[in-house]
Amino acid sequence: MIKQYTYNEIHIDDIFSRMEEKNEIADVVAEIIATVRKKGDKALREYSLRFDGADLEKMEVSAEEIQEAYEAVAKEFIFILEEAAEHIRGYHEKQKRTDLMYMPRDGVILGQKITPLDKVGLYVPGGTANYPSTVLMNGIPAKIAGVKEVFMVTPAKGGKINPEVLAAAKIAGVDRIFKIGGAQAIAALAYGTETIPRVDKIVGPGNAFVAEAKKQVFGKVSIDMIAGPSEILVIADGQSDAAVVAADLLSQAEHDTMASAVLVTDSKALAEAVSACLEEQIPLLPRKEIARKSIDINGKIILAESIQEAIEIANQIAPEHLELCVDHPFEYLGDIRHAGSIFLGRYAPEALGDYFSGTNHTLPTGGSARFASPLSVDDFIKKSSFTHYTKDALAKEADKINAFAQREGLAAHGKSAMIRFEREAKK
Ligand SMILES: NC(=O)c1ccc[n+]([C@@H]2O[C@H](COP(=O)([O-])OP(=O)(O)OC[C@H]3O[C@@H](n4cnc5c(N)ncnc54)[C@H](O)[C@@H]3O)[C@@H](O)[C@H]2O)c1
Ligand SMILES: N[C@H](CO)Cc1c[nH]c[nH+]1
Ligand SMILES: [Zn+2]
Repeated sequence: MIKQYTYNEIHIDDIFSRMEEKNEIADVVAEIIATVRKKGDKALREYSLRFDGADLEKMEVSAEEIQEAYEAVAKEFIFILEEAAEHIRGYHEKQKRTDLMYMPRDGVILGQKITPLDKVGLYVPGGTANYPSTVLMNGIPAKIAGVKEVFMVTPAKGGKINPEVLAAAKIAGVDRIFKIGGAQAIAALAYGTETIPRVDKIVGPGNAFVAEAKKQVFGKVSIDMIAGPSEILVIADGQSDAAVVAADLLSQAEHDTMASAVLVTDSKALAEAVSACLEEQIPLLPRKEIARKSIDINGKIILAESIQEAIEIANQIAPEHLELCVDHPFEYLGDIRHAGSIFLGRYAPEALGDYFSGTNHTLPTGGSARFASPLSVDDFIKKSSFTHYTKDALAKEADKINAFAQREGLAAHGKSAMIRFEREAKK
């Protein structure tokens, strides 16, 4: 049964109490990473057999296998994948940045140059479910950013990757695909093996082993974020349909026993009705055991005095997904400060963002929406600044650079600004 609280009773930190570190996982992962570094492909083969039942002779998926998979997927689903890809491309195209250049003072040019990353690794989870949507969400922004080589890794249960995942990779434009998952795949992308190329950045969600491995290789490579279990927070007023709100909560609860679904409402009647609807709907779900556990462990209903107070609560929780089921939702948008992705109005279920609207579904979790953003084209680029001075412009500022350098006791810095003029004076 979902638990009910008032704002005074709720401890915001309890919402994410599940995020505590698990030392056993850290130790297992450290061992896997060290073994992959030492034994390369041999370790990857051993772990794939142990964890995925995959006896891999070849780790890379061939172009023929990809084409076969694409043709094996029902045409209707290929059309849906292509339409989703088009929406995701449309949204992410708008995120593209351009170089900037300007003249702040006479003879001075300053600028910022954008360069896509050279090599990126996409982790696509494949332990308990298949995620073609995650392939599109990670692959498309990378390609829009201009990443030259996009590699994908995913566990191949019994040696085979789900055809829909391969079809999505073809649509997203992934360059090479490897049948490796878990912490061993992250280690391989970070350090390289005989078969798997070392990359500059690893992106994509995964289970606790994958998340821990990303944490441990960070520094050697860049990573996007540590995505934890899915979360949804629905703010709903008394006019909301309880069955709809319950269905939206369950859309994320079904992901994982550790997923969290929270309703914040100013209506006691809605709270009671949603509670009852959850009990009706859970037994009907194919993943009812997962959803049941998730609701029992992390499901909560919080009673607020008003929708404005509900927004204050949501800002403190900083959920991955926030639904605002009220009339005139745009009136509240400015007040929402901390949420990964915001769904506005009575006809914007969170599942739109998971699959089809075009926004990205790789989002900050565990309260990290306070400081982090959804995966975007920005994750696949880097910036360099540039500077040009004419002789006259340097002449005007060299003394001041020298004075600054003297204060810091760094004489060579000062000299480098002055020397050009000293040499010319001697001529
Ligand atoms: N945030 C998002 O955008 C998003 C999208 C899709 C999925 N997800 C989440 O990703 C997760 C996927 O998890 P999954 O398990 O299905 O797939 P996964 O691919 O992340 O993990 C499977 C791998 O875990 C490793 N593993 C399993 N048990 C192990 C053990 N005892 N010791 C060492 N390694 C072990 C194996 O190598 C296996 O290949 C779920 O939590 C799901 O909710 C998140
Ligand atoms: N809701 C997940 C992120 O929390 C993403 C996803 C993939 N497929 C369905 N949903
Ligand atoms: Zn989802």
